[in-house]
Amino acid sequence: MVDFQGSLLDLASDGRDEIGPGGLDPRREDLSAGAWVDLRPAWVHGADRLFETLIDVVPWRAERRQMYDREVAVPRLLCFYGEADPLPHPSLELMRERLSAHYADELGEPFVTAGLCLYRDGRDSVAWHGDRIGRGSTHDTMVAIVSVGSPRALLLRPATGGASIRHNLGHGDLIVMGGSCQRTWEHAVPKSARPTGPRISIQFRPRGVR
Ligand SMILES: O=C(O)CCC(=O)C(=O)O
Ligand SMILES: [Fe+2]
Repeated sequence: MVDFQGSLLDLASDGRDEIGPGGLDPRREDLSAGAWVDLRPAWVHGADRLFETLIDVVPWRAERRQMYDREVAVPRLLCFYGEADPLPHPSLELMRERLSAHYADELGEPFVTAGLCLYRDGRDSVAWHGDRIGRGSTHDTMVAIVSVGSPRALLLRPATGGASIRHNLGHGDLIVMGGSCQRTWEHAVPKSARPTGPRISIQFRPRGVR
């Protein structure tokens, strides 16, 4: 019954033509050491159509990185939109505005950049890291991530070691990593051995955070 209602709601929001974010009333999960995550499942309606559009219109790029003495392919496709760049879909501008408004007092500055990642299948991944370029290494900040397409696990673990926690993200789900999360915790999207469809993650960050 709950599932049936859920799918009716989905149809209702998909019946409206617009793709975009809904109300922002996230549930906060406190982690250790002043880190937290805010969760808002199914924040974006029309997530499947947004996925189809982004797949087509974003100029996805493969990147290579130096690993010791050899160059290896980064296992996902990327596209970064700086603060002056037009975003690839108007709903992303709206998401960024809503996030900036909701977190204005707590963050003290707006979200400005949008980094997009495409995980083509279960072999694509991102290794354990914190977003520590810029002030994320020294100060509290926020990174807001919207996921569309197939769900993938986002894992979080304390930087000093310890058990990881898992959030399965897809279909318009929002997670915001905040407080000290980028320097006291690490996150990763592990490879999956199961048949896994593509996922796009959209990360909104304040100036200088990467
Ligand atoms: O795909 C995600 O949700 C995480 C991506 C990420 O951690 C990053 O690009 O820094
Ligand atoms: Fe990250």
